[in-house]
Amino acid sequence: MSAPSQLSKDPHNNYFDFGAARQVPETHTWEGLYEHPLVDGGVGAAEDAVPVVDLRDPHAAEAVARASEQWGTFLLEGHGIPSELLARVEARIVSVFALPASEKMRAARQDGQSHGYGLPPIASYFPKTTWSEGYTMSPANLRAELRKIWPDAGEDYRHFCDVMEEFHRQMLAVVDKLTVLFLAALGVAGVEAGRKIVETMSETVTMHINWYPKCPDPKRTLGLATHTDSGFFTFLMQSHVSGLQLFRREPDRWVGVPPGALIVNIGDLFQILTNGRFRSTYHRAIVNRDSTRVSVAYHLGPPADAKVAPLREAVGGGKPAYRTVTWREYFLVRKEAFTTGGSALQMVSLSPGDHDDDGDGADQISEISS
Ligand SMILES: C=C1C[C@]23C[C@@]1(O)CC[C@H]2[C@@]12CCC[C@@](C)(C(=O)O1)[C@H]2[C@@H]3C(=O)O
Ligand SMILES: O=C(O)CCC(=O)C(=O)O
Ligand SMILES: [Fe+2]
Repeated sequence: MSAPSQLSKDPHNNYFDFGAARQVPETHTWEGLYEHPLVDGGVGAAEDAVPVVDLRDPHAAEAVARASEQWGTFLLEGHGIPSELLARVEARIVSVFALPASEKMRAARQDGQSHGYGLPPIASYFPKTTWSEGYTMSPANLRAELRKIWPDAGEDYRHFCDVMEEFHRQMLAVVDKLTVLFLAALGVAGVEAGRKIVETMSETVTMHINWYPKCPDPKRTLGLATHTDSGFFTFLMQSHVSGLQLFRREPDRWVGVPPGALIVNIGDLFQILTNGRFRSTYHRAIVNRDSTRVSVAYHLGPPADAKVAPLREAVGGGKPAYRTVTWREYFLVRKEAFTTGGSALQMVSLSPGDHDDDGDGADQISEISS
């Protein structure tokens, strides 16, 4: 392990050389990871099979509604993104993380910054470090951001930016289609409403790329800590190596998501917007001994200071279940939730306890609060 002292005093931000690690050190050892059984979400029993939505299906809106209510996650098919593009995205991501530490650390995320190379924001809420590296970037300032890594803007820089911008362009078309389905599922009328939402969300897109190196003792560590995404919804592209797990209740278990598909995760602000009808999902990433894994999370949400409240159509004749929040405010609530072992959604709930986010009265699942 090398910890170049000039780079950071934050233990979560020091460089750990995964390639040289022959074992998992104490800093990266997590307890209680296998308290709940693990089931296969691809070929498992019907109640464990992760729902699939095909955008070409004429009944896709109903499938979206069902999956968002019951799982908060689904596999998206018929999205039209060429697998060849996804392969190029993957190859370019691998090439960034393969750079020497000193080059990657030029883009290190600074305290409180939303963008940059290093562990994601939630990492700082945990006493242990995860077996991964990450890099958060927004398509809007991708080229400026990546100049920190490649100041000479050479070939690698151009290839990376070109492929990520192409991915972003194609993803926006998928966002458009899925937003129409979400609105139909919620009974929100009007093409105009949909267009406005998509326009606003497309300005705030954040891409977070994850790199999970091979691990000599994968059962002792975690790639990405258990969390819900906080925005409206996230698309997740994962390579052909599995690692994503969803937490499901009744009975408590981890469901392994089959590799290779585009995944959609409902986020906390969408749960608020839909008055609790669509649910965010706790998920985590594990690592493995034989293969390095990469993923790209494409996070969508409102502008940081836009007010998010339950939609009239979702509240109907009932009462709003959540108070109005902005994304910026919600980050602070979530930080407090992580430090107190509570649930951020409960903290913004207007009738706490009534509709706790996991449905069993317990605030958080084990390794979050340990
Ligand atoms: C838009 C965002 C969502 C995110 C925080 C961020 O500002 C940029 C990184 C995102 C990410 C990726 C890994 C998991 C996560 C919980 C984290 O710490 O950083 C998510 C954040 C989120 O959904 O809140
Ligand atoms: O790598 C994965 O499968 C999970 C990534 C994720 O959850 C995230 O970046 O928010
Ligand atoms: Fe996530």
